[in-house]
Order: sequence, then C-alpha cells, then structure tokens
Amino acid sequence: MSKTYNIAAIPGDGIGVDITDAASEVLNTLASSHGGFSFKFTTFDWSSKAYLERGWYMPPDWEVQLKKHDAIYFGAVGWPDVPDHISLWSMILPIRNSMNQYVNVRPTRVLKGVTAPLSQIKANPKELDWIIIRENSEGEYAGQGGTTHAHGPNAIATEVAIFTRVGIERIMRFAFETAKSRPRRKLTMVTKSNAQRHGMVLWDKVFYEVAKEYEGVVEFDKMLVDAMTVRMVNKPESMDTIVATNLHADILSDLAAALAGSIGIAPSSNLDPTRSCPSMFEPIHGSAPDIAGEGIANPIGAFWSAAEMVRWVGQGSLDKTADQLMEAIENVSERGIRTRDMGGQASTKEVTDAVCKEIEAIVGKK
Ligand SMILES: NC(=O)c1ccc[n+]([C@@H]2O[C@H](COP(=O)([O-])OP(=O)(O)OC[C@H]3O[C@@H](n4cnc5c(N)ncnc54)[C@H](O)[C@@H]3O)[C@@H](O)[C@H]2O)c1
Ligand SMILES: O=C(O)[C@H](O)[C@@H](O)C(=O)O
Ligand SMILES: [K+]
Ligand SMILES: [Mn+2]
Repeated sequence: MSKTYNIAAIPGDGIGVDITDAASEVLNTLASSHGGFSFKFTTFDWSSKAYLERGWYMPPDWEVQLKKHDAIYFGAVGWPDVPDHISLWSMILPIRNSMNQYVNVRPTRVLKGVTAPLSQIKANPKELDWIIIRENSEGEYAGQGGTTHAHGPNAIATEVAIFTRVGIERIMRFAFETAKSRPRRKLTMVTKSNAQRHGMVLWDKVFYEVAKEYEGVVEFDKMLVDAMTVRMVNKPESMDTIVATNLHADILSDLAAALAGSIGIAPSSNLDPTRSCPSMFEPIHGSAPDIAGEGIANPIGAFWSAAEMVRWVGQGSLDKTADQLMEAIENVSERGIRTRDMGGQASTKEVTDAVCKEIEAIVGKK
C-alpha cells in the first residue's frame, strides 16, 4: 500500500518561491524513484504580495487548514514593501506559536566539496559539524510589550523577553536528548546571564537542573553569547550540539551557516515534539530580495530541510530515504555544481536538476 504524505506548501516571498518549487520537485523525484510513498502538496498563496493586494496574509481559518496536513513546508516571508515586523508577525511567528512548534533544529556542517571561508575549517571540514537547538516559542520573541506616545519625542517602547520554567525545561531536555543521540555527546548552552539577570538566570538554573539527569552521559558547558561567536570562529571543533534562546539561536545559526560556506545551505525544522500539530520545515534564510527573480538562489538549504521533513513524517520508516537525499545533495556539491553564493556559476534549476538525477542514480543502485 502506498502512503501519501499531505504537505502544506507556503512558498511566501522572493526566493522562497523558487526554493519551494525546487524542494517539491526533489521530493517528488525521491518518492517516484522509490515507490511506496508519495507527497501531495497543497500550495497556499500566503505572501506579502497577496497581502498588498487583498489586505491579509492568512485567512481566518488558517489553523484549521494547516492542521489537515502531515507537515508544512515553508519558503520565506518578508518583502521591502511591507514592514518586516508586520510580515513576520502575520505568518511565520503565528504558525510557529499556534502549531506548538517550540523546538527549532538548525544543523550545519561543511558539505563535501565546499571550501569553507576559515583556514582551519578549509584544512579540515569535519571541524564544523553542529546542531543548534533554538527555543522557538518564547524568550525575546514572546511579542509582549507596547508603545506609548508613539509619534512624539517622548515615545516609549518595550519588548519584554519571557522565560518560563516549562518552556526552558522542555527545550533543555530536547537539547540533551539530541546531544545524547550524536556520537560526541556534547552540549553547549548559550546564555547572557551576566547582563540579563532575571530570565537568563532562570534559563541557566533550569539547564543545570536538567543536566543532572545527564551527568556522565552528555558532556556539557556554558557560554556567554558574545564569547560564543568568538569560539565558533576560533574553535569550531570544540562544539557539537548547541542550545540557545530564540533570538540568540536565530543570530548564531546565520553565523554557523556562513562559516560552513553560505547561508543558502542551512536547514531548519520547527518541531512540535508532541506531534499534536504539523511541524514546519524551511531553510534558515529569508526571501533575499536582492537576488529574487534571478533564478540563482541556492536551493541546498531547502533540500536539506526537505530531507529533515522526510525523516520527521516517516517516523523512522524513511530515515534511509532521507539519507539518500542528503547523499545526492553532497554528491552534486562535491562535483562542483554550485550556485554563486558558494563560488559556482550554476542556477537554481541546474542544481535542482542535478540533485534529481543523482537521486534517481542512487535509488536505482540500491
Ligand atoms: N523565516 C523566514 O521566512 C525569514 C528568515 C529570515 C529573513 N526573513 C525576511 O526576509 C527578508 C530579507 O531578509 P535578509 O536580507 O535580512 O536575509 P536573507 O536571508 O533573505 O538574505 C541575506 C543575504 O543572504 C543571501 N541569501 C539568502 N538566501 C540565499 C540563498 N538561498 N542563496 C543565495 N543567497 C542567499 C541574500 O541574497 C542576502 O544577500 C526580510 O523581510 C526578513 O524579515 C524571513
Ligand atoms: O525567526 C526569525 O527571526 C525569522 O523568521 C528568521 O530570521 C528565521 O531565522 O527564521
Ligand atoms: K525561511
Ligand atoms: Mn534568522
């Protein structure tokens, strides 16, 4: 019996559209080469362009519509004609919040054939192999705050970071479990509890409480976020799994991707570990208005996100299939078929076609 996975596709804005098209092509190739399972994509035209035309991003019943699916595939949201806080808070953030996606997993490593920008990573690409666990539901993204006297010289605005014991404990547990599942069994916790003396102090406290359960199983340490950026550059090999707040991990994951070669390669999984709502998969990058419409966006982060989606919906039954997709991506990268951001000349379509061909070859062989 063939299994169909229902995917809600939200391409959004700019290169989000190109890379979502590319990812669905690769996923369909993966499914048809294998047989036994398929993807049914329902595409939602929720975007900044649509908002400018009709005044809304998502319809009132968006939650009901999304919940009908096994997973959500997301491109990117944001366009210069709409203030970024409107676009972010009209789509990606409400989805993460409402679908209980309290974990955001962001792995980065140097893919085969890629020349990373730092000399020590160039010499040994294995030095950079990280997985960043981003708290995805609260912290600096809680949305609490307000503005008073908005238009005068006395304008006041607050942005309150919220940290709850429940929110911290569940992300720390997820991070320790992730670290435990990887060969190095090593977790680095990122904080700013020197300056931020309430929320971040609770963050640290709960980390050490959970850490007690992993004593002798997972090695762990703590880094202040500013020093963390230095360690990522100078001692990449000293880290494996990293846990950080919503904002810190947002920033550190862009740095991680750049150190590995390009922001265009890195994936992101917005997970509801309880599986009561669909999880959402997207590359970490945005809509890249500066290169939108040129057909040159790097689709690798989108493919890697697709591989993580396959792993997630398969619940163990498609792990080998996801590995094959990753193998296809790496083989194409190793052969030098790369977009401009990684020093190549290939278009999005050329990389996509090459990955599809490679999938057919890999699956055909096995
Ligand atoms: N989750 C999301 O949907 C998400 C994520 C980040 C930014 N955004 C939004 O996207 C818009 C643009 O933001 P930004 O410019 O700060 O970040 P961005 O990630 O869109 O782009 C940053 C730089 O990286 C390049 N880049 C990004 N992805 C690439 C790819 N796949 N291939 C090649 N080059 C790539 C861009 O050309 C640009 O020079 C804003 O509206 C922002 O709010 C949305
Ligand atoms: O979460 C955010 O800040 C944005 O959507 C984007 O920068 C991301 O990393 O997902
Ligand atoms: K994105
Ligand atoms: Mn980001």
